[in-house]
Order: sequence, then C-alpha cells, then structure tokens
Amino acid sequence: MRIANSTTSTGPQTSENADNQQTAPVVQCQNVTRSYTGRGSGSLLGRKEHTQTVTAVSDVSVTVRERELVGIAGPSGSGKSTLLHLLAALDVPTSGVVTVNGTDTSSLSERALARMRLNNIGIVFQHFYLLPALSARANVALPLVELGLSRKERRSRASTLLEKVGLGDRESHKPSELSGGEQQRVAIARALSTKPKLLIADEPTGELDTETGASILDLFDDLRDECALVVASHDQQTLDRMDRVVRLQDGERIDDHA
Ligand SMILES: Nc1ncnc2c1ncn2[C@@H]1O[C@H](COP(=O)(O)OP(=O)(O)OP(=O)(O)O)[C@@H](O)[C@H]1O
Repeated sequence: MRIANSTTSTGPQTSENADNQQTAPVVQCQNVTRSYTGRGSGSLLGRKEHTQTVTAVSDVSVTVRERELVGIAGPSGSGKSTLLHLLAALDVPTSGVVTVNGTDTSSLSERALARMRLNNIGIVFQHFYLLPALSARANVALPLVELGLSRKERRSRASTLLEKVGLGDRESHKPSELSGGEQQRVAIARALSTKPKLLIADEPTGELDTETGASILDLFDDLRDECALVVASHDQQTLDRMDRVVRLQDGERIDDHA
C-alpha cells in the first residue's frame, strides 16, 4: 500500500511483456492502478481534514493465458486481494485497463459486468460462502438458475461436478455435514458450474491441513484443460504448484517479468 496526500500520483507507464505467450489471453491487466480516496486528518491536532489516497495496486501489468496456473504472492497489505478483485471483474481500476476475454471491464455497466462474470469467471473465496440450508448439489447448481438452465440440467451438471471433485457420494449433505476440505471442493464445483474460462481463488488452502490442501492443488492441476487459474496465497506449498508467481510489494509488481 502507498499513501499519498493528493490524487495526482500514477506510476510510470510500462508495457507488459514476457508472460507466457503461447496461448490466448483470458484476462489481462495493463498498467493498472487502484486507489481508494477518503478523508484523513491533516494536522497533528486533527483540526484540518484533507483528502488521502491509498494506492492498493500501482501500475501493475499481468496477462493470464489459457491453461495457466498463476499465483499472486506478497505480504499482508501488498494488494493481492485488490488485484484478484480486478482480475475477477468484481472491481474496476482507477486507471489502466483490465480486459476479460477481450472486453474492457471499465466499459461495462454493473449489470453487464455481472453477466460477464457469470459467463467467464468462477470465484472461490477463502471462507467458501456455501448456503448452509442447501445440499451440496443445490449449492453447486445455484449459479445455473441465473443462466436459465432447467432444473433437470442444473441437477445433472451439479452431480457431474461433485463426482469430478470426488464428492459423488456427498450430494445430499449440507455444508455443516462436510469437512473443511469437502466444503472447499463444493465451492470449487460451484465456481466451475458455469464452465468459466478463468477460475479465481483467494487463499484456497488457507483453512485446510497440508494433506487436504495438497488434494485441492491436485484438483486445480486436473482442471488445467478447462480453465486458467489465478490463486492469491501466502502458502509456499500452493505457490510452488503454480506455473509462475506474480509478486507484489506495496502494491507494485516486483518479480522479474520484463
Ligand atoms: N476499500 C478500501 N478502502 C481503502 N483502502 C483499502 C480498501 N481495500 C484495500 N485497501 C488497502 O489497500 C491495501 C491492499 O489491500 P489488499 O487487501 O489488497 O492486500 P492483501 O495483500 O490482499 O492483504 P492480506 O494478505 O492481508 O489479505 C491495504 O493497505 C488496504 O488497507
């Protein structure tokens, strides 16, 4: 994070470069900055107030291509979640351009952004966010209601996905009847239900023991043919399994990507 007391700062405009150039880009950030502007106290006595700008991500460029597994690493507060939200089209940049499947996210209305997420992106949050009253299968099928699939199609796709993540025999279990690793698998199956081109996961192994975490990472490897994957993590075991790692510090990209 960088804090500035005016809203004029942006980093130098550099171009993106040598990330894997073999396959088509799924999501691309070009010189992206995300700042938050709020009120800060301006004097020691706090009598004056002035505008304070926190730059969470500064002039970052990243391209994620089909079949890639990309990690995002950095200390707490370095901008990982902010970058993940930009890549997931949950947020738009203050400056720079994020394109998902070739479309500039800043050019879309909220409604169009939601549709773009539904059509292109699966998101797995650290705390799963499964609906407790619903079975595993109903949780996985939920996004498909918005896609307009029939009940039969929804059930069938959800069952197939639960089978795929190794939970074919747990379909009717509620989240509270599943272990942490099983809940994470349900969350991954749900994120995959819309057949996304990009799967985004925030600390996907953060709440899991080493062995369960490793099985989730095996699953990500198996999904490579279906979608690109971006994972923000502090966990070295997770980062070691990625094709490459984007490293952030104070909102800036510090790995050698030129
Ligand atoms: N909505 C917001 N308003 C103001 N500042 C914010 C906002 N969101 C994030 N920040 C600031 O931006 C910086 C980067 O935050 P971010 O959550 O992206 O970091 P992180 O690397 O994901 O951290 P952690 O590993 O602790 O989750 C932090 O200093 C944070 O306080």
